Amino acid sequence: MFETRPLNPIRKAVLEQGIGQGFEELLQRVISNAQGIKSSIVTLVVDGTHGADFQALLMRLIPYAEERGFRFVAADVYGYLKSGVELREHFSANITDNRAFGYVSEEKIDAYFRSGARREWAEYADGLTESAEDRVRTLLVVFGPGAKWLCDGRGDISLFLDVSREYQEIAHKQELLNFGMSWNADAVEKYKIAYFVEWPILETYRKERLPSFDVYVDMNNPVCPVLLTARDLMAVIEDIARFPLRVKPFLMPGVWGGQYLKKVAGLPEDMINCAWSFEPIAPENSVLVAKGERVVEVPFLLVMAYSHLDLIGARNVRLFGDYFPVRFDYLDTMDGDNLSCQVHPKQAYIREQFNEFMEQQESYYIMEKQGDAKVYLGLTESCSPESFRAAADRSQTTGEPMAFTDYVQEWTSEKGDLFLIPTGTVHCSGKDNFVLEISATTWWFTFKIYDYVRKDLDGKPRPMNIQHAFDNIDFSRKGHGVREQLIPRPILLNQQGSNREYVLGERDDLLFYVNRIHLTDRWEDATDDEFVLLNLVEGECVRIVSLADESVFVEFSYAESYIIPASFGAYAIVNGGGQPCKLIKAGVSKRWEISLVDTDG
Ligand SMILES: O=P(O)(O)OC[C@H]1O[C@](O)(CO)[C@@H](O)[C@@H]1O
Repeated sequence: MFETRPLNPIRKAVLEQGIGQGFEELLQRVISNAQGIKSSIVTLVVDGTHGADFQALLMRLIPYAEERGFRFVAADVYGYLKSGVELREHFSANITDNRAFGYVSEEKIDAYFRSGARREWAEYADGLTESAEDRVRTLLVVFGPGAKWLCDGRGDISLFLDVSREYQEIAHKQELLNFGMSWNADAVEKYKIAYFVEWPILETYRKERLPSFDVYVDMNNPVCPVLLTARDLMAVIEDIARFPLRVKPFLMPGVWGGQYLKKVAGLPEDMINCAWSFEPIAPENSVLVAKGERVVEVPFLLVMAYSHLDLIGARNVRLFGDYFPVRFDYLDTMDGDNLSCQVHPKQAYIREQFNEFMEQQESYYIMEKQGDAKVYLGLTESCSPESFRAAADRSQTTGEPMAFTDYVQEWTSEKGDLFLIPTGTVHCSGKDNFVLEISATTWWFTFKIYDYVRKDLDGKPRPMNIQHAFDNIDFSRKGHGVREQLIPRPILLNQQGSNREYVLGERDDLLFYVNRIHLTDRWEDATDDEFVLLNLVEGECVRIVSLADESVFVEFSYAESYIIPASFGAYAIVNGGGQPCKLIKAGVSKRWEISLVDTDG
């Protein structure tokens, strides 16, 4: 069965304090720590990710602390931030006027705060100390994102309240504004500000500071927090990064979304459709880690931050640092609609224009299709830059449909086909495909050329970016060459008995390779210090077993994906179903030698 909440067990790590659960346990830990501190004022720092429910904790902490003899004083970081207007002004070069794209900020958390914020805070805290009454002990709580920075090392006890990006994005679609902002135009703008400003700054802050906190609190269920010490969290991360790992799929509806994945994953009938599942898009997913009944949700970014060497191996760390470079995601258009006709940017362009790390290379593997499904890839022989541009502009200004297949080639898709999409290649999946996208991890930079003059699910047109698109289209990807270069035929690579491994796609301009294993019984393989992504694209279930220790294994079903860490070593894939099955295997191509770390592209 396709698990929407797959659990990754802690296998070897011995936790000093274990995983706690519920407010009672959290409050108990905090207050008994506070009672052990021998000063008239105990400072509790409650830092965390924007969107975490700080109030849910405070409203329980206040009576709990007061009943135990503390006078409670709270101060929030919001009183020390720049105003919403000042923040918009400060980050204007990152936010830009473009509806979808900004420029990734490299600033630090202090950019959000007024100059002098730390001094003001210190004066306030000193004032409290001077006026503290001898007999009544005070619990001074400073809360909100950046609280630890604001206190500048003056806290006695520190908590970090975390939520996943998925949690934040759901909240963004409702009431939650961007951190520090006083208003937002709409969900597209919130995503843009999160992507280009909030996440780079706050997630870097989290990565740099997290090990120094006392307690990590998973607030993804705001009525039942899960807690562990930062030291135990580090031990958990170190553990799970050494064994096969499945992220929690991030499922999302979209204007072209289909109905197939809903059935496979057992999603609610009344979900309008499911367009995407991130499997992983590393920065977007989290990992569920289990110890007995207790489950903690950890952002995949944190696993990469502290255990990238185990996870992706030395060569990939040299090339990509702690950035997980390859993504799997589903695009489901079965009984849905075409994706926008689009193109993705090249490395120099994405760095220069958007300060983004990695160019957006893609590929589509057709896992299922129905009827006369199509993939659109490359340009027609007769397509010229001028005629294509004029047609796109005309449709955009008049709101009239455009005959886009006059310019873009149409291919009938078949189950098992792979379409390679280097940057600059015009493309999109048509309706009635279930696509496993195997791509570079960048995912936001889709320059739409034509979107069928339709409206998004919120009733607004989606952002079009015709100029960016035409700055990136490679007009040599046209005519007959497209089949030869971008729709390769499988090549046999290895054979073990009746089992085979084929290369489906590999090119010098793609950082990933895509292979397919045809499995009748058992296939032995080794990571050679390179991570591997696996997805069971046909068949019932498989088991991945460590050859060093056969008691270490995972089992997974049709359409599920697993990451095999570079440090996992030799392993076997064993067919657990009655019929032969097929797996997509992907990773970083041995041909890719361009380091994206500390270069200008
Ligand atoms: O812009 P559209 O039509 O939603 O297209 C889907 C896009 O979603 C992604 O798969 C991931 O966001 C892109 O790679 C893809 O191009």
